[in-house]
Amino acid sequence: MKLHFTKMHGAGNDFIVLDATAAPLDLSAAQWQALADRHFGIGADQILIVERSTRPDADFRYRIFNNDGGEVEHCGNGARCFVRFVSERGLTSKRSIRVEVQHGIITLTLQDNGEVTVDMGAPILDPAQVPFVPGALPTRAESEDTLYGLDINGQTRWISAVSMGNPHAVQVVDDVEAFPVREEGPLVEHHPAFPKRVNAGYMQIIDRNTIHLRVFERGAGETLACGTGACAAVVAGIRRNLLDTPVRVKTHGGWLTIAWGSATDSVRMTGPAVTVFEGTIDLDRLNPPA
Ligand SMILES: N[C@@H](CCC[C@H](N)C(=O)O)C(=O)O
Repeated sequence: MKLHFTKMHGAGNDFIVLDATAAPLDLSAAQWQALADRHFGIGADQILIVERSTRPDADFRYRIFNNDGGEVEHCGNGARCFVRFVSERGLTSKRSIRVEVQHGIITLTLQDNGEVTVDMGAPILDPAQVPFVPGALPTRAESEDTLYGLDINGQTRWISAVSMGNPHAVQVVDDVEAFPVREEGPLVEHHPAFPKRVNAGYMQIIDRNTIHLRVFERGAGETLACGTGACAAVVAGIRRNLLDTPVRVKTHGGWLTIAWGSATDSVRMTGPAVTVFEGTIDLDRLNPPA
């Protein structure tokens, strides 16, 4: 079976985008993984599937698979690429579209300068819904936020637990470039306090409107940028009274702008969405590693 694909990125977080608006596309976890493999397949952090929505209040539905083959709830950078994709392929002529994701509806707007703004919805701060189970670990109140102690190799890391539809554990660090994100990220991702695993974010506060951020993503490893991770970090920083909206977020792949008011307000994310190339791949020839 031959599959036409588009390769895109949002601030270096890269995607294979597949159009399933005409016919459903259901591959196995091993096939998603093989497509996303950087040596044996096309290579990507995530795969995005564009579908028609069955809801009357949504224009499209989209599904997201991490490069480990697992389906996830949300992807911020992917949402921006989604809009560019449906607009470039003529699937809609609207500048502002409503898209169904696993946890509800998000609104995406194509700006005149080519950037995309996503209304990501309100953050989820109730630990049970993140989901996060603090257990007997110590906690610390800081302004509106509760920081939870996480035991990582015998050391206590203080994290904010935020869901943007998908789970995030955010830490403030002094020097994000020097921090061992790739060594500690997997330990946070698989920490038993997070029953669905978690995306591990590390932010350095530059000033009240600027952070530098690295994210070790659940199911994908460290990526050049993580949109939901940027939203979660800014929410945590504002709640801790370390940041003021809007916040410019520098990632290894570029800049994102995040705006947020209060707990019931939607988080708004603006950033780039770029089409890199298109191609066709023969699924029967995919040769995943043993
Ligand atoms: N890169 C994404 C997040 C993709 C999903 C994430 N790895 C998860 O498992 O929740 C983004 O830009 O938000």
